[in-house]
Amino acid sequence: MAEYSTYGSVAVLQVNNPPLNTFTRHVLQALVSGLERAQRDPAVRSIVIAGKGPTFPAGADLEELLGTAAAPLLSNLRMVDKHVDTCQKPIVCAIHGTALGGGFELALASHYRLAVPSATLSLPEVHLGMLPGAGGTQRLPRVVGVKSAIQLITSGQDIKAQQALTLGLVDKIVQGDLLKEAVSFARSVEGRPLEDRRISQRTVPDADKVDEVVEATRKTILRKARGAIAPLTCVQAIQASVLPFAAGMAREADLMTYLMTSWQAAAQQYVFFSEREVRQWSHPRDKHINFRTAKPTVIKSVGVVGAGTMGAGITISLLQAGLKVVLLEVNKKQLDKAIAVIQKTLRQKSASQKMSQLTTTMDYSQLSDVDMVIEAVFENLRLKKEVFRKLDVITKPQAVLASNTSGLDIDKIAAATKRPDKVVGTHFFSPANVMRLLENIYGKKTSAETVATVMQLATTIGKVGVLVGNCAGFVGNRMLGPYRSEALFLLEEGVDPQDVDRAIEEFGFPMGPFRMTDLAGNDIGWRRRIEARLTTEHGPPPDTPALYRRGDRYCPLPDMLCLQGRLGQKTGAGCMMLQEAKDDLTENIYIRFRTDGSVFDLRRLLAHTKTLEELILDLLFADDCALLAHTEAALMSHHAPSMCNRYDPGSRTALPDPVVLQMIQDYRQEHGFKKRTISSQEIVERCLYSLINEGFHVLDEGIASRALDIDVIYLFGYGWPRHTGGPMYYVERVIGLEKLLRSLETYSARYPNHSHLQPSPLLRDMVAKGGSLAALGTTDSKL
Ligand SMILES: CCCCCCCC/C=C\C=C\CC(=O)SCCNC(=O)CCNC(=O)[C@H](O)C(C)(C)COP(=O)(O)OP(=O)(O)OC[C@H]1O[C@@H](n2cnc3c(N)ncnc32)[C@H](O)[C@@H]1OP(=O)(O)O
Repeated sequence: MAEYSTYGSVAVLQVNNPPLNTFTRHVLQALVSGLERAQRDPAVRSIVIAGKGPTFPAGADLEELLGTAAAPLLSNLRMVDKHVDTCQKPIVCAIHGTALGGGFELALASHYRLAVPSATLSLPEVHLGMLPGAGGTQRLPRVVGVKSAIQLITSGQDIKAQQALTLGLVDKIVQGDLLKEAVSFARSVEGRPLEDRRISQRTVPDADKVDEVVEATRKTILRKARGAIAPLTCVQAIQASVLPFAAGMAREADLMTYLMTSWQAAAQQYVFFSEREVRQWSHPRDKHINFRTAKPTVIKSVGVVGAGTMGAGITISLLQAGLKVVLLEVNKKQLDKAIAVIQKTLRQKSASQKMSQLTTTMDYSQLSDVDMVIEAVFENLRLKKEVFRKLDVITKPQAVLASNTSGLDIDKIAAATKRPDKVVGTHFFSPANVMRLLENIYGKKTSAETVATVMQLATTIGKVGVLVGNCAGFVGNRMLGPYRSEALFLLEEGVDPQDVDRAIEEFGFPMGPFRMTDLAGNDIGWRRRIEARLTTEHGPPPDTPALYRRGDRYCPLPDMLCLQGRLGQKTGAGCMMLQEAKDDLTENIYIRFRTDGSVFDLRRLLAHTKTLEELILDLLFADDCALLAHTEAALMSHHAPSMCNRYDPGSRTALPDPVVLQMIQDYRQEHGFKKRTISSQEIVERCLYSLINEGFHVLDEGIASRALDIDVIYLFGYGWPRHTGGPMYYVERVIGLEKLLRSLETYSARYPNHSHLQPSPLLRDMVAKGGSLAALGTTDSKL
């Protein structure tokens, strides 16, 4: 647990708890014993604490911290703290790997810190719904000041060794043998006074400005937190660092207790483990085929077909992971554009050497030798089948053929080949080099080896791979359908688009459904509905009731917007200025980006792009979400028309658009809807409960094997607020299945023709029998 050895006058305590040397109560007990022994031994004049194996301790063991062992763990923590803080012999921490959470706090409590150049330090507790409760909120500000401490603790960001040195968090970067250097360093500081080495004895450098700093950051933190309580609680604890140390520690302990017992901390820790658990997949048709038994094919080279936004993003992800890529695009202009985007992004990441791993081509025969192909052409079944037919002939027989479809039938695509066992879906999310989710879809004939290969690929390229079954929209987009429908039905009944968005954003989503549609383009769904024959390019199909399709309630408002040329921001034909925008379509439309002041001819660019999403990325390829958001804001403010909202220049605030509101008003009148006041609670319940209800169907049909798979999909692909744990966790642990059922019953009685509000049989069954979603996953009852 903590190995004790001596090198002359130096006692070395090496934490040994593989794989990450996390602190269990036993590890902490061993540390206390080691410290006592070193203190007692007159021959020992200094102490080194290090981690054995790959890392310095990566923090508290979360399973213990959350379970029944929490009390002894925390009591042992206090003992370690007391021993370290009062120790009369210098303690030197030798840091390599990841010194996280409690690990970093132990280092801060010690007298000296050495680190190797590759070491990373951080206080990531905020991501787990907690605060650095082992003195981190009191010691860090005493070194870096309140302002930086707030930034570091509320973001939980990594601090690289060099930055830590600059901030004064480590005393020396060690190039050679860390342990040897630490022993010799410890020897060199023996006998020196320790009082000024104790961070606890220092004062906070910007103590006089604490209120000012807190006030200045509060708004940003609140906005970013989107309902999470941990970030602001961290700030409260940091604020107490200007008090005498003992008082600050007492405040930290109180706030830590508050967070640790909150449902949000439990939810965020569930997210942490679920992100890892999805790797432990089982094949729903045969549970004996799973991550343990199936062997992945080794993938060293990948062909990517289609160099649009998705193809370029996928290529970047693959290159960043060190894979060889052959990027194929039949349109030369598009290919050149993609190359520029890839180059730019890799350069920003200081990874230009990875470009040497890229081959670009317009010739299919160049794919003859790759281990795998990911097809990322336009979302059209006929086109995809054609591509797969070609790939089947050209690629080597053992190559895996994957489709980046967002909802088309994998079996139909596989049927175009003579190797359906090697065909699989790999649904990336845009921007593909940023978004962490990879929804992997197995078809009827996909082999275990192929499934294992794409699940392994996700890990290789740093994504969270989730295995799901084949159905229209798979898991993520299928569940989004009822959510969108219900949002539209709410418009019919009297809510404005902004009210729906506000309610959903207040729940914690980064964007409500209408702002999202504004961004993504209204025509994507329209094309899908045309293909599904729910509507036509000229209006509702003949002899079809306006508000019904195949017996189901249907809201034609988005189709009406498309028919009027309002495809969203990308056409410039938004709701705000219909006539003007329509006229503009015959002219060139120019937009100026705030990001770099450049001016683009939107109409010319639209000839090459299909969606606004693509347009944004094509214009200013964003390699991180902040930049993407910035670009989006620039687009919104400089090219204001959109589907449902308007945006004042320079602002991201969506404002009601009188033209759209009038249009909805006329629609209500025409169809006899009576406007009524609808609460935010009803908006959230109807939108989210219908989405979650679809999740129960997905589980019932075995499309997702476990509730946690659905949660991870929504957390990593759709912006579901992390502090709520994901849709299925939230409804079970926070709302309660019984309450969900009763709400759905109430709503479906009121709206008998909204089929997605009819409670799923699985939900009914679970409530009747007292079953739980977590048990559904662990017992593999659906497999
Ligand atoms: C005066 C000072 C006294 C000091 C004493 C302090 C005592 C502490 C008491 C209270 C303090 C509480 C605050 C905390 O410390 S909270 C924990 C903070 N630490 C973290 O948040 C780290 C979380 N882990 C990671 O970020 C990553 O795991 C990382 C360390 C970066 C390694 O990543 P990677 O190499 O990709 O490995 P995996 O993530 O796959 O992890 C491997 C397996 O280990 C499991 N794991 C990881 N971290 C923990 C943990 N903290 N507790 C329990 N288990 C953990 C992970 O689930 C993987 O398991 P499996 O392979 O089964 O999936």
